[in-house]
Amino acid sequence: MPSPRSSRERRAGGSSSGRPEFLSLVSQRSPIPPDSPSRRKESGISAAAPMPEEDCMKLNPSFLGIALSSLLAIDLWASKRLGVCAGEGSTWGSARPLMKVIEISGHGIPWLLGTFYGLCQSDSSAAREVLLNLLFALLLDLVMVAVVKGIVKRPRPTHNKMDMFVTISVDKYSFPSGHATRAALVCRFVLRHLVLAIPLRVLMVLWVLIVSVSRVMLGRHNMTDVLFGLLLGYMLYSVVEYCWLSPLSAPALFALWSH
Ligand SMILES: CC(C)=CCC/C(C)=C/CC/C(C)=C/COP(=O)(O)O
Repeated sequence: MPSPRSSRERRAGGSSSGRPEFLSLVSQRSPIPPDSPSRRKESGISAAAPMPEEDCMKLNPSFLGIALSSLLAIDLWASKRLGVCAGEGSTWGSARPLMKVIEISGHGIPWLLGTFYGLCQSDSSAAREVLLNLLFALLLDLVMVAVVKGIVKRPRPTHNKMDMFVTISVDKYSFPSGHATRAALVCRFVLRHLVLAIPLRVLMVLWVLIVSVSRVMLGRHNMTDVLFGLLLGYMLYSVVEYCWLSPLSAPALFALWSH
């Protein structure tokens, strides 16, 4: 059975140097045979570990790879330019306190505590059902964001000052924005389950936009973190709707809250 090395040699036209185009370049420039021990020593490649072919692939990055790297480079550059409230000394540094108030309006703690308080205070079963599902939505959002942050591990922008109100360990990572997922999820939830006048509905959508933009202005996130966060929050609402908790589907849970 031919070894991987000998089959590579055959593919390279009987030569032992790997790809023929490299062989022609090497043999034109140097009198030392390309596969000689001295050449291996020079290039730091050991005789026991021939260069894997996957490494050659890196010389020909795919169109998708180039497009993605360009997108990420634009994202980093534009996000840095938009981070005008990233520090007190930044261009719009004086607006930083306002941005931090907006940050707290989308933080997990006030939303969780507020929903829990409402649940304890509600005396109608319809209100309890909505609030229990909102609580489930907020917890699901926290878990999903933590999982994605833990997998992707994208660091926060270098210009971010880590002075956020209560964070958990994965919040050192920036992808996706937890504020953006929560804002999109809560907005879809509220628009669907609360009977609100048109101005309040518009205000709700505006709040999502303001929270999202403020994440980049504060330097907390790159734009792609926020865009993906919005998309994730939007999709998570569909999961909540699909798993909707009702007195019929989760009687034990509702029994806990009935006074
Ligand atoms: C029940 C429980 C574990 C509550 C934790 C609530 C909490 C500390 C949430 C973190 C919210 C936060 C700072 C998210 C980060 O948002 P980004 O937009 O900066 O990703």
